[in-house]
Amino acid sequence: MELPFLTRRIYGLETEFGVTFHSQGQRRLSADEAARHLFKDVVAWGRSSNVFLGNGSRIYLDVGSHPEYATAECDDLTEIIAHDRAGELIFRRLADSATQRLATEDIHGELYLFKNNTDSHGNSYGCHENYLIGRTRELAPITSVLVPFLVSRQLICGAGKVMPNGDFRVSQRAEHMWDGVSSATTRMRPMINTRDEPHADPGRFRRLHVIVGDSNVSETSTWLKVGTTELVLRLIESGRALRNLALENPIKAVRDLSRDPFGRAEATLATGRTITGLQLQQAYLQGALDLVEQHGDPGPELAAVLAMWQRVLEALGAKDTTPLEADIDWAIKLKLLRRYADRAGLAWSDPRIQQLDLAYHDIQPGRGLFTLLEARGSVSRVVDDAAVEQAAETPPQTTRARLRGAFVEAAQAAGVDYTVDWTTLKVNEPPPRSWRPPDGGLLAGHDQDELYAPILCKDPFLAVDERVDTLLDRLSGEPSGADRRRPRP
Ligand SMILES: Nc1ncnc2c1ncn2[C@@H]1O[C@H](COP(=O)(O)OP(=O)(O)OP(=O)(O)O)[C@@H](O)[C@H]1O
Ligand SMILES: [Mg+2]
Repeated sequence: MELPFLTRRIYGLETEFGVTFHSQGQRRLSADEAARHLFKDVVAWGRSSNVFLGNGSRIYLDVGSHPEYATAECDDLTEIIAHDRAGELIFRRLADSATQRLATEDIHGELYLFKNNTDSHGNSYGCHENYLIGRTRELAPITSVLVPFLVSRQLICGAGKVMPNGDFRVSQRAEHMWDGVSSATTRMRPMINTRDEPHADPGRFRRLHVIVGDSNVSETSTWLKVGTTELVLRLIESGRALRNLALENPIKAVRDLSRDPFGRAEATLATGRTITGLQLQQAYLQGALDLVEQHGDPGPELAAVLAMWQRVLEALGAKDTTPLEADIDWAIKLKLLRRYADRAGLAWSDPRIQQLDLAYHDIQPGRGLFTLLEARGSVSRVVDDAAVEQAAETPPQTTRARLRGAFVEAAQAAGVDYTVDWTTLKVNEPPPRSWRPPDGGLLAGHDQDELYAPILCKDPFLAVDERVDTLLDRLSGEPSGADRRRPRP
């Protein structure tokens, strides 16, 4: 029986980082300057501060903004975690290199990278999630079911935040959301951005762009964030009749629900009735459980997501954070800060608590508080260091990213000028002389332009493509014998 939902989906995570350069507690460079130093190796390698790497990802710095890492297209939950963390590893290496280079210029200090969502000036930056969905589906029915889920999802994967007055919030992003669903990212800050940019065949696919989520440092929190959203997307795609949970005011609701970690805060439904954050989550969990009961085993990974989702909601219902303290960012952080505040006798409004809150998100091993917990084995993991290191070098092997990664490596090795984006691979130069016959003439029968025609990869699931193989052969300077004798039509 054909299942009504996608059983294989493309995921991509984009993470913006906060950056500072400090020396003995003093800011030595502006954030802008620090970011530019961070990107010097990138610019030297790719001649731009917006490049695609050999692991299929995109790393970039827009003027005046936060450095961003966008993972390659993954089609597996564990893999997206490895690639998300590979972004941290790549930025850490860049930070080490920048710090050393600056020291040779007599600028001594440490470059800090924070995987969080707010800075001390009240700015917010994002973690954007991308999910591939079919084009045949209308967007409005999808977003109307998704929004109440996303509004309450913070309870199971928020990054947590201590406000200057000492109040605790479950989510960092909640108070920076200004719209439910819209096509304008920056101005309106919607929870779901509907800009139609599928980075794929627009006749077949859409890319759902979710921008309400916090950046997570806990692998398990990211896993739960993407995994539960996958389950809800399947629920929507299955066409099951769902209870109407549309909210009267999603923006008010996302802020209100952020105030109580146990999900007791209430939101008003469009019908006028009220519902708690926990009840909202329970309704979606129940929908996912029913879906699995009807359609059978969703595979070991989604079954594990479902089990953890259930376990987390049970803990919230019991008002007990203990079972969450190795898995869920806000609960891990809360425990850490509580212990520190109690030991040092600090009020929650003490600026030192804010500093510790920030230090939780510092991605430098041995310095960032989360990294210390991780090194001690006090928090759960989804992947190991070896998988993260591999993801920093190697693209996912089952998506289009494999082609992009191989192309970038080959074009770099060949030293040719090239252009690449999510869908296109293109060499911008005429073929080097080495590819011409010894007499210096043109390859018999070859159209020179065709040798380097842009290759459009419109299907993100396609990891093997003969056109790319041919291009890679040419770039390696070793055209096959068949190629020399028998030019392509
Ligand atoms: N067809 C697709 N479906 C789902 N995700 C995709 C698809 N194609 C690419 N992605 C993912 O979408 C993300 C795109 O990142 P990028 O930062 O370029 O996003 P953008 O929203 O287009 O641009 P910007 O951040 O500049 O506004 C990547 O993580 C990538 O893996
Ligand atoms: Mg982006």
